[in-house]
Amino acid sequence: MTRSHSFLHNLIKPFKFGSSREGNNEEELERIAAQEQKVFPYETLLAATKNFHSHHKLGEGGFGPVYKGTLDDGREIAVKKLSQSSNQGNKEFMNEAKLLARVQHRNVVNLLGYCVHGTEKLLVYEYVPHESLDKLLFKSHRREQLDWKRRLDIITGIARGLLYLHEDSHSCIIHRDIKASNILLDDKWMPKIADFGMARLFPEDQTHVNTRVAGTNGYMAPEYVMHGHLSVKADVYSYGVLVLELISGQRNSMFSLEMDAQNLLDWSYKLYKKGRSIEMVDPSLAASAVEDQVTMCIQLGLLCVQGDPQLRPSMRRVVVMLSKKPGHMDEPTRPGAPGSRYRRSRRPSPFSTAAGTSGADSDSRTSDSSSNYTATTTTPAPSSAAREIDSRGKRPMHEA
Ligand SMILES: Nc1ncnc2c1ncn2[C@@H]1O[C@H](COP(=O)(O)OP(=O)(O)OP(=O)(O)O)[C@@H](O)[C@H]1O
Repeated sequence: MTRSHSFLHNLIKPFKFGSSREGNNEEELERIAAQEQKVFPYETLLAATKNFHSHHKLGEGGFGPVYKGTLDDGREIAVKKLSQSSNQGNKEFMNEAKLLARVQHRNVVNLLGYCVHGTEKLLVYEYVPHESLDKLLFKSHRREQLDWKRRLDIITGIARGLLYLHEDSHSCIIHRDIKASNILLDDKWMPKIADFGMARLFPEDQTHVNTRVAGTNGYMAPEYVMHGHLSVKADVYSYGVLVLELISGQRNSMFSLEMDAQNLLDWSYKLYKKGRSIEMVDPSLAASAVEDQVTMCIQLGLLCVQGDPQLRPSMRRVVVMLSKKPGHMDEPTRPGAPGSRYRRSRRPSPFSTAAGTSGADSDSRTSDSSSNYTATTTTPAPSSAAREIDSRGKRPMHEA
């Protein structure tokens, strides 16, 4: 018996119910012990961040400040101190954090664990050494570091991470805030989706789950902004915006109006319809861009931002499209933008095939299955949440 095994054995002894159940108990304790490793003592985090010293502060997001730390064993961590606004009790928070700590994917920032200290709640993430995507993509002097190959790898990596969150993790996780600043790049430029599961840690009143809006201006799907209708297709929309930003090097939310279009999506769509998509490509990609890959990605981005959520592909379908050589793809319909009118197309979803790679079926997983999106949408008065946007461009998570 190894030392750790005998230690475990001693722990088990007092709980023995009988020799036949010993195996099960041992397994159970091992499971509990493994889970408990997800709990970080507050003192460990204080030591790792030098008492949350300002020199260790990486930044501050909508959920609170983030600090860099180093554990005794040399591992680097990022500690997010959650602001007090969560109405979740400690026990519920710990349960959710434990669940989220089981989410493991190479394109998702790993949550290593959590800590509850009095009224403070903290999340401990793996530290991702490069910066967030927005700091490279939207800075003219740094954008060149992102050549086409890197951008395509980022487009593909985010798609895989989202597919995992939507379909392959223990439960469907809708991110709700996919945007360039929530994509971290590691030292090999691999993209990692940050801030997943915040909706679970900041739960909403279950009876109103369908009427609350959170997210960032410029990335939010119209049906979510206008009606608070949330499904995986809201993430697909945000992903599409991000793809078009990666190709053009322009922020959707700060789009130059000189372009004879209302926003980046509108501009991309107009150029696409004229067969001049290539004109939207970031000039700094001139030397590295592979034309048929770029045009395929523009079409893919436009498919993802379509006004009708049912027409948007699922992330599984996106991953399949990215893994194939550019070939036939469906024609995107007009992009949706908050406040825009759209009519649900009468034609069947282009991705609902007999093979089951669906657009309108399995991938329409929604946080509220009772409320299916209904036929025609005209422009309603924007909800109060839609009108209320804070200085960070974020919408509050309260009732619309
Ligand atoms: N795991 C991590 N590794 C390295 N840096 C991180 C990590 N998590 C967050 N950061 C950095 O900490 C800062 C704050 O991040 P945070 O996710 O809280 O907010 P944000 O994305 O800037 O804003 P928002 O809350 O609106 O999404 C950012 O600069 C981000 O790059």
